[in-house]
Amino acid sequence: MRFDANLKWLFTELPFESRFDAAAAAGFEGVEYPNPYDHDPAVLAGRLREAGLEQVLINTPPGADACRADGFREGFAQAMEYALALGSGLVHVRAGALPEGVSRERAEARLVANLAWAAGQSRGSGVRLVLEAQNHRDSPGCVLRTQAQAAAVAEALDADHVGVLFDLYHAQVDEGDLVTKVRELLPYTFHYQVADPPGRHEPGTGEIGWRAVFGAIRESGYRGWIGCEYEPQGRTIDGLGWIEELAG
Ligand SMILES: O=C(O)C(=O)[C@H](O)CO
Ligand SMILES: [Mg+2]
Repeated sequence: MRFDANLKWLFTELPFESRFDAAAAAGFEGVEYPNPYDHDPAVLAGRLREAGLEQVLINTPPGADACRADGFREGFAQAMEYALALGSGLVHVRAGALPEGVSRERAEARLVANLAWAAGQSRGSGVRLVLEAQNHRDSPGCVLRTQAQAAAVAEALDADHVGVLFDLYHAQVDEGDLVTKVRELLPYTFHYQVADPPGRHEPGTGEIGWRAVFGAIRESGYRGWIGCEYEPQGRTIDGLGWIEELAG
């Protein structure tokens, strides 16, 4: 299994631009971070190249949520520019939270319409789009609430480059039954993220049965990346033993 380092969450002992070398030195071959937009893409591409890292995932910019009527298209265009400049194979298209005064049905319809447009814009680019359901506690009002809903939206778009970012932390907080969901969602899953509830720290620090979950992922034949999106309990490097212990 291939784990990548989320540089928003890992190696925060260091300034952002130094986290690339730290991730590579710790043995990671890929990185993800949600928000590259405060940085020059050429500088980030240089950091990736020098550290020998692959850019795995970025998000659409904050505020450019797919459930909103305004701002989505400009934000998505910027995300595509960065994805192509960084060689990011995945863009997480943020669904966003239900806007005030807008019904759930209306927000879901906008989400699908915006995604259909984004799927058309990115078709043939080599960049794949992913949708992430987030739990009610960390992301109140998130329009995508369950893994099944995210998969149903991806399926309705009928575009083979749109799939699901299955965040096992969010899924455990609101849903559980992870092994079954790993098996059921396999055709839609383009990316995983890991953290252990309730603390959102390293796998093995909380309530998830990681040996069973990683076993199911391995047996499924999944070949993509698994993003480490957790808050280390101590120094990042001191907390990486779980990879060998639980997933090795
Ligand atoms: O909150 C999460 O789990 C995410 O993956 C978001 O994309 C973070 O930006
Ligand atoms: Mg996540």
